[in-house]
Amino acid sequence: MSVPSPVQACLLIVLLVVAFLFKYYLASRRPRDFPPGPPTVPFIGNIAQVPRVKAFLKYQRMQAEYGSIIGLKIGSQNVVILNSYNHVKALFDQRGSIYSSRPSTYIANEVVCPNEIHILLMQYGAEWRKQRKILQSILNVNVVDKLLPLQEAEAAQTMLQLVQDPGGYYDHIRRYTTAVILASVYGRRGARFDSPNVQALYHAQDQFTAIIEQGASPLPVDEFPLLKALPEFLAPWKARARAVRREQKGLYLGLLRETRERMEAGKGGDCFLRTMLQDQEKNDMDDEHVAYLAGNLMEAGSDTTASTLLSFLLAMIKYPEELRKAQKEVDAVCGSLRSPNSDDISRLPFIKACMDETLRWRPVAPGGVPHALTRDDAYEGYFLPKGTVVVANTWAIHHDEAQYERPGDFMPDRFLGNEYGTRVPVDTTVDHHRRTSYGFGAGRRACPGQRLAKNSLMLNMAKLVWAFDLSQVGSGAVNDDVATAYHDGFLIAPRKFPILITPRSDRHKNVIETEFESVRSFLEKYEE
Ligand code: HEM
Repeated sequence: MSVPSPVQACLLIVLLVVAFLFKYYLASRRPRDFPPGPPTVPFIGNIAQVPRVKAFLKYQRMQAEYGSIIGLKIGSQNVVILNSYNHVKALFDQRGSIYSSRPSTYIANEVVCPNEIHILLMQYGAEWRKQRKILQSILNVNVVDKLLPLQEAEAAQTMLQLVQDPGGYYDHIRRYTTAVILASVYGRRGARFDSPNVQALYHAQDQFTAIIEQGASPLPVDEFPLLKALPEFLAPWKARARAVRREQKGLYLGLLRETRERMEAGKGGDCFLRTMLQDQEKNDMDDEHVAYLAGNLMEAGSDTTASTLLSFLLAMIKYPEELRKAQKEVDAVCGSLRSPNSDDISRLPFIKACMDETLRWRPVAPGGVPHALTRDDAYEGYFLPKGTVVVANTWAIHHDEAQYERPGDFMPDRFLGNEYGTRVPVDTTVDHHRRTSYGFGAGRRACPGQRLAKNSLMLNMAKLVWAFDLSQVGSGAVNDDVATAYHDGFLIAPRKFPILITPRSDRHKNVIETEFESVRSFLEKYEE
């Protein structure tokens, strides 16, 4: 075979590039019968129309023009946005066998979390099923409700910290949720916000979310796989991603080693990781998979719960009349000689309504967590090709005027006597699979930690309104606008806001101090 001349070689390269660009150009066009959406631009599709932050707000607005199911092209990627609960129910809940995968990206699934180690990012398949089964056995109601004494004790500490240092409320709430999850997963708590474990987890988590978020790599590596081969000096994001991988792996394996050593020394009590280690052989999992599954619970359960509690505080100062109603209810149940505890949860319907309303009003993952379709599908006359990324826009679903009266307002009463909080009561004999909240996702990937989260939310919301008067600083309007008062990112939390947190009386203050003293030795068991 003769060697090609330089001219022939150049021609070949040009032909290859043209063929590649032509293929990519075709792929960036809308597929036939795809749900409606804005016109695409060659090669980039709708990328220019998708904001880098809080895209859920734009998708909600697009509904006026394109309807409640919108089709977008992000480069060559097909993306479908669901703006109504009906579509989420029909696709995620009723066709769960094909709508339960996740999009796979080079950075998230190959560099930061390779070998199917991260349950949130994992494709739908055998490894995911195995890990979900394990989670089902450790996060079911019976196991999780045994953690109520721990949640109550940690909440007692949080209330005391709020008495002693109300200005540090943001960190006290974040410490609470991390301490509960640390103790449940590893049997070790974080007594203070600056405890090394709490700080290490928050640091790793912040780096991780920053790197996997859309746009962490300035280059479209998923669309142009050749870019993966770029040397590191031309692609510094690669080194950043690898550093996140090292940090996360080191932290999770270190926590696994510590737990194993305590088990071998006959120390420490029950915790999720202990159960996982005892079943490690039966479940056929290596150390890294076990360590990540435990670490993933930390990631998923900490910021989410804290953000919901912080939104609740914001609602309480923005809507003082709802605070008064909540205080009236807890006072009627507990009086002023003790604060609400886990036995009271079922007797506090208004606090439950406040919890459901907070989850509706300010969902933590307002843009949802993307699902991926594993087979071609047809729905309402549209064609959805295999591999389409399907996103339930929780924000739009929870702020749908047709479903909720004055959806922008915090109105817990909507959930009293109407489990779904809707304008018209839901007939569950017709409307199967209706969910009170889409804030925990839907279908087979729906959050497995809901019970644990709700127990923390109920206990803390009840204790907060029982113990404190909560009010705004000054007399201006409280900013609760999700566009400006909340951080950006795929999980949102309110930015730190000014708030006055004052014990309702000296008696309330004394009860808080006494209740903390009574749980101190219980908490110390998690510090051994
Ligand atoms: C208020 C608190 C919480 C909120 C709002 C929340 C929300 C969510 C959402 C939206 C998803 C994705 C669902 C989907 O893809 O459709 C999810 C998944 C997940 N959550 Fe939660 N979550 C919370 C607390 C927790 C807790 C306490 C834990 C564990 C201890 C937990 C563990 C997980 C796990 C492991 C997944 C991944 C499931 C999978 O991909 O199969 N979450 N959560």
